[in-house]
Amino acid sequence: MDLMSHSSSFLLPCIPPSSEDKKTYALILLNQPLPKFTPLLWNHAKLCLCADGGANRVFDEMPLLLPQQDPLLVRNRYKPDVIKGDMDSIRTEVKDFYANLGSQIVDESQDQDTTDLHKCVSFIQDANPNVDKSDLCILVAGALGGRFDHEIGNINVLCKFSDIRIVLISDDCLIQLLPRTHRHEINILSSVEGPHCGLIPIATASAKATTSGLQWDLDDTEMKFGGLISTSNIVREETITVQSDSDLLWTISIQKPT
Ligand SMILES: Nc1ncnc2c1ncn2[C@@H]1O[C@H](COP(=O)(O)OP(=O)(O)OP(=O)(O)O)[C@@H](O)[C@H]1O
Ligand SMILES: Cc1ncc(C[n+]2csc(CCO)c2C)c(N)n1
Repeated sequence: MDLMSHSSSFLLPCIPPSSEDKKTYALILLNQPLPKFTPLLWNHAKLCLCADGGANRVFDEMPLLLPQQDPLLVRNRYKPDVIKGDMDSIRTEVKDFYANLGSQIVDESQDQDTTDLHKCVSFIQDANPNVDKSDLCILVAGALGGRFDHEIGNINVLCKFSDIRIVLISDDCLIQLLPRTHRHEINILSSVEGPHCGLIPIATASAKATTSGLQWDLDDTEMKFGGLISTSNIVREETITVQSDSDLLWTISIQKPT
């Protein structure tokens, strides 16, 4: 079984130039308060998309995250490449502002069966046919901490696109899928993430998993809702390994800036 390596180096101001971290990042901004480190994520991303009302957040909140700078200059600099969704939340002045700056506006109001996040992930997939999927990593800002139906819809996108690396990010934590098709090695950047973490079975009745590097490791241990799931676990080593017979969600806390 192949090994898949993970590192949250996108949370660092400069991504170390080691070959492991040579990923092509894309950023999707959702209609939720922007995490404080959004400018940093944006600087790492080759492509920035707003999911519908996410454009209002960029327009309203990016200047607040960079209070020393002129709001208009900030708005001009942090221009989304694409705004896509069913366009029922973006304000007209915001749509006009970014359309005038050259953002591509993709109105998919006819599709009321997939979420705006799903529509944005599809766009990135279609826009990068030549990028090896293992080199692509989609960062999703504002995916957690809001309406529960939206949060679960956002996690469902991880399951729908299980062959693409997608990381859901809030100010407090990140979540990603660990597909059962691979063994996983998670390199912990202890200056920016942890120690609290969790491993949660998803889209399965139960999962048997084996881990190393955690305070409460699993040893071919069964996890299921209604039984044991690994919440409030603690990272103990720099490298965590995970293997499971079913897909798992990995979540780890993000440290607050001091
Ligand atoms: N409260 C929230 N919590 C988590 N994610 C959210 C929340 N609100 C929006 N999102 C995410 O941002 C995307 C765009 O949000 P937007 O409000 O434009 O969607 P929407 O389709 O108008 O939602 P709805 O009509 O259900 O309110 C959503 O697809 C979802 O992924
Ligand atoms: C069974 C079922 N439940 C809810 C919706 C509604 N819905 C799901 S995604 C979406 C678009 C949001 O931008 C909307 C309106 C549906 N179509 N089918």
